[in-house]
Amino acid sequence: MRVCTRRRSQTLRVWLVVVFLSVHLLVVSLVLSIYHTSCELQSYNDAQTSTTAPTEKASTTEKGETTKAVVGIATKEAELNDAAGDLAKLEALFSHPLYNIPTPPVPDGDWLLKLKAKGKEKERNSQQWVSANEEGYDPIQWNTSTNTHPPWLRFHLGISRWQMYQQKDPNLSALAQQLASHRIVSAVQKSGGTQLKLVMSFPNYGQALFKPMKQERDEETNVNLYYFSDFERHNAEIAAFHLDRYQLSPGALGQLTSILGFRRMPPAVGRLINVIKEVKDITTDHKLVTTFFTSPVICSLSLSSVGNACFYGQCSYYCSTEHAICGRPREVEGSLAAMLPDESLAPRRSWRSPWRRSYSRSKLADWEKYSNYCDSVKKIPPYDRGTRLVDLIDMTILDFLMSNMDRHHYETFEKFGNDTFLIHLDNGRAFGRYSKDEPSILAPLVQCCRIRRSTLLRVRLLSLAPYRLSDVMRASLSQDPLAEVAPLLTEPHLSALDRRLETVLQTVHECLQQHQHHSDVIYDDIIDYRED
Ligand SMILES: Nc1ncnc2c1ncn2[C@@H]1O[C@H](COP(=O)(O)OP(=O)(O)OP(=O)(O)O)[C@@H](O)[C@H]1O
Ligand SMILES: [Mn+2]
Repeated sequence: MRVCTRRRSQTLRVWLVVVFLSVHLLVVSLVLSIYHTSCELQSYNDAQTSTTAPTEKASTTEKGETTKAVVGIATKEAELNDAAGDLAKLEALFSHPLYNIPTPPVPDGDWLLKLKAKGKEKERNSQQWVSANEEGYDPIQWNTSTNTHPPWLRFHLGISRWQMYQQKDPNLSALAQQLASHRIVSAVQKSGGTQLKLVMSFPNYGQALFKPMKQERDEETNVNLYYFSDFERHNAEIAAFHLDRYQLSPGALGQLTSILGFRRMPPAVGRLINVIKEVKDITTDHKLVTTFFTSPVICSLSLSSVGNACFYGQCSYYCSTEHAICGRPREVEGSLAAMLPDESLAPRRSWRSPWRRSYSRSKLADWEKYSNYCDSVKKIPPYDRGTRLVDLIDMTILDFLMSNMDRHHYETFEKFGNDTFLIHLDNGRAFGRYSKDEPSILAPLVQCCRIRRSTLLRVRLLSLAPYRLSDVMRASLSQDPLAEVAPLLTEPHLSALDRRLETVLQTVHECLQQHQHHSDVIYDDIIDYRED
């Protein structure tokens, strides 16, 4: 009888344990499902796998697992072959004579900056120029000799009248590597502009402009959002730089050449930033510190793990708790663009674009109202002579390809007056939409029917299968450090580039048909190179 009672109570205890465990599991799964949408537990690598290998998700049975593995290996192999093919295309593109047009040496007065040797007295006292030794920064070792200069200084000293850097500039690989990996010693908010961005400083006194990730790469801009309230995208800054130019690391290709061949943008690379260690802990920006918080997201089964680290800063658009920038849990993706020389050394002039959009919700801009608008622009300096108009049309083509509607202004270096390249700064609102093209961006080309020969030839080349724009951009972007996390541009964005390139060619074709002489449309800027 006693044995029987003991057995019954034992069974009861086992039952109780089972019931307790089931209830516990039920509660945990309920909590997790509630937090599923907001929890940023998913690592960046998981995100990449889930977008790049949909075939792997399909099978669940044991047999299916083997199929999955085989399919997975086959997919990986195919991807590797494709990647090798794309890289070969990129190499072929840059071996093409169009990307090797000899340029005359830069005259002395056409460099933006020149190091001036300090007085003999100073030199005798010290071989170093500046002996500042601020906390966290390296002692300055450079002097007038180029090989003592850090990459950022070489970049500054390499800016000339017609381009931001030379066609095959070996320094840019080093600069890109430093942007991507150098220790960050300071991070403060950048004033000017509408959305949050930080100026980050490195131990060798180099600086970069950081724009954080604000939305997922495959998210299209809401069609009802005005272009001036669209989010800035970190991947757009990086992809724009690649479109304007190419290549980060000293790999097989080793040298820098631009895809469109412009070289009018400061180098930008992707990087994962630890918002605590690389922003909050080191910033001297007290206002920025007050905007940090920990999100309530629950990311582990213990229910006790802390949430994601977030901040929102102070700016006129999207600097609020509703639009916080959050790590996962600490690291956030972002773009780092090399800072241009300080304006006190190299002042810049800001120009209002004649094709600026009407920033009014009810009024049309003049270029939208008058079909002969370009004729009047052509009469106004600086568009009445030199290359300003075709340079603006180059920028138009770049913007149309990446669907950037935000080019209200552009800048030039004051030193060079009107005869200089246009700096393609601020591309954060590009690559917002892939399913739709924005024909109005091409208005300057459509209305003026003018294009540089070198640009037209490159655009034509990029439309041919062996050099296809989407393939060379895919290959180029795969060199960026953030490509390890996820491709910088999704496939629909890459396809959109090809589609838009065709539109550019079609527009030029129509212009040529409308004009009696090709020279009315094509501005011949290539003396040594002719089409075969
Ligand atoms: N790489 C850089 N080096 C130096 N200054 C820069 C750099 N990039 C941008 N700037 C300057 O910072 C200012 C703000 O940058 P940016 O235009 O990217 O911000 P924004 O918030 O997108 O501005 P807006 O909202 O007006 O379009 C610009 O006026 C520009 O002069
Ligand atoms: Mn902007």
